[in-house]
This record gives sequence, C-alpha cells and structure tokens, in this order.
Amino acid sequence: MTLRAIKYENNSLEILDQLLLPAQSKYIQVKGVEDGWKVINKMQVRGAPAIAIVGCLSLAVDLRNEKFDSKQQMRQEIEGKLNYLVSSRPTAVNMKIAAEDLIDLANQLSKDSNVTLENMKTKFLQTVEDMLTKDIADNQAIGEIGAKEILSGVSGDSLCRIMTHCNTGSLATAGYGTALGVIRSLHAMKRLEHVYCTETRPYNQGARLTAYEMVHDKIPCTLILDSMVAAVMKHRNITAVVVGADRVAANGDTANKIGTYQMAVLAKYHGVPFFVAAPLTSVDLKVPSGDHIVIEERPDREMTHIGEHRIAAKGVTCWNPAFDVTPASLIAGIITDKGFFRPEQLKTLNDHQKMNNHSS
Ligand SMILES: CSC[C@@H](O)[C@@H](O)C(=O)COP(=O)(O)O
Repeated sequence: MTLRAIKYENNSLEILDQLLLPAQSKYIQVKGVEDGWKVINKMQVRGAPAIAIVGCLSLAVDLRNEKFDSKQQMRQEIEGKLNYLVSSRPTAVNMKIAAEDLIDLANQLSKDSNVTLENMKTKFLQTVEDMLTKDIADNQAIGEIGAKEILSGVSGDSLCRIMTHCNTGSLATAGYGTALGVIRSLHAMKRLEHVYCTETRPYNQGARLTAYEMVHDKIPCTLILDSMVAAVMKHRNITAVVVGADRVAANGDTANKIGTYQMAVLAKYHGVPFFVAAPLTSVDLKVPSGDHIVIEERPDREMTHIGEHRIAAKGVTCWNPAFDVTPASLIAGIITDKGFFRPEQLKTLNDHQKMNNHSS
C-alpha cells in the first residue's frame, strides 16, 4: 500500500501531518478553506501539486456544506476563497493555476442560463474532486516519459543511479510523484540501481519524507547531506539528477527547493544530466524568466531549531529562502505529463497546447 498524503471521502478531507513524519503518522481533518490555508502555510501539507489539491478540496468541503441564494453568490464566494488560498504560499504555481481555471469555470457556469444553481454546484465540485485522480495519472505519465528519456542516455541494459532533492513523491502529490515518479518507473522497469536523496535542510523533506517513502516502498536509497552532492557526483557515477519544480518560467528557468541550483551547477561540472520533472501546468508562460518568480522566505526558526531544540547560536540573523531558481542553461530537459521538452521549447507553447500537446 503506497503512502497517502491526502484522503478525501464523503466530503471529509484529511491530510497526513507532514510536520510529524517520520516519527508519527497522524491524519488531521481539514474542515474548510480556513483550515486549508493554515495547513498549507504551516507546511503540514507541502509539495506544489499537493498544495493545490488540498487547497481546492478545502473549498469543496465549504461549498458542500453551504446553501447559496444564487449562482452569482456562489461564484463570488468561489473567487474570494480561491484568491485567499493562493496567498498561503507564493512560489508554487499549481494553486494559482488551479484557482484561475476554477474561477473561469465558475464564471462560465454562472453565465450559462441552461445551468441551474444545483447543477453549477455539482459540476464545480466534480471538477475539483477529479483533481486527485488526474494528478496520479499525470504523474504516472511523467514517470514513464522520464524513465524512457533517462534510459535513452545509458548504454545497453545498464542500471541507473539517480540523485534527487527534496520530496516529490506520494507525499507531495495525490500519489506516485513527479521526480520520484520517474524513479518509481525506473524501479518498476528493474533499471534502477540506487537513489541518492539529499537531507534538504532546513525543513529536511529528504531525510524525513523521501527517505521514508523509499524505505516504505523498498526502493534502494542512500541519504546524503546537502553538502555531499559534489563528493557523491565525483565518486558514485551518477546517471542523472531528477528534481521537481514549483514553477517553471517560459524560458525554462526553474524554481524548486533551495539547494536545487547548486546541485545543477555541480551536475554541469561533473557532466551529469540534470532533469526537472513536473506537470506541464507547472510551466508559467506569464513569467518570462526566473528573475520574475517570487521566492517565499520562511521563518528563521526553521533554520535555528530542530523541533523544539535550538541548534543555532542565539542572536544570529538568518536568511531562509524556501526556493532558488536554476537557470535553464543548466537543465537538460523538462519531463512533463505531455512529453519531454528542452527548456527553449517551452516558449513555443501556448496555454491550449499546454493542456493538449504531445512532444517527444
Ligand atoms: C512534486 S513536488 C515539487 C516541488 O514542490 C518540490 O520539489 C518542492 O520544492 C517542495 O517544497 P516544499 O517547501 O516542501 O513545498
């Protein structure tokens, strides 16, 4: 049984509290948008796709419990709550894109005179609830396309040694994962020798979450500190680096967990191909380059403490950006659910093609 970050049944939404993992597996209930905003902001649920899914499902919980006098009233509530959810964490684009798409849908439904108030609610909720199954299907496609791409660069039947950063697996998505989805697919094809996952300071998504998923799913994995990336690349013959993305700009620059950029620089130096794996919806064509991506800064406490225990000198100042931007020139390709793209190919897409295009 794979790990589940998000449970949604009979209008009850629960998330696995990722602040407690791996010591405790505890689900907490998300009773509506207020709770949704809080669990995302506190990082009890995290990972770009999971943030969007939990945010939108928290709206579904509110909508199911409410009665509206008119379609216009429902539309206004949807728009206001979605915009509020977008403010919970600024860098990952998935919540913003989901909000824009759902606001468009609410506008269309409210204007359509053939759609009753009841129909509008049903159709809207169905679209939100379908996000869970769609995300798993997208991740399986990413896994397959990514495994094929990586294997096209290895000779004969050789096995792959993959390095990854942060957590991009079942805990960061509805299931299967993006970069971890590629790893899962290689493993299923019996072409994976080993995974090296970084600790991912300061929040330790690698040590707490990726290592937990790999052990749980019996995928051979070694945990390394963030400062060991160069040494591992020099001594362990890494086939490829695969990471996730919080937002990919139109020129291919990619915002992802802090530390991704230095990994890409080191990969270039060591001649290791560096791949980004993300749904094509993570490409934000409205943002021309990484310079325009807003980078979230998190509280000092995430750096100065582990749990309740202070590890940094009292009085020291901290800088804690949660993400950095890897320039497109360091990225061999973006593995998406719709195909494999070189960074420079992205700007030839438009929003319609993002939904429908298949490239190879
Ligand atoms: C499939 S998850 C992709 C990214 O969201 C992931 O790599 C990442 O940076 C997560 O950051 P987090 O701060 O834990 O939400």
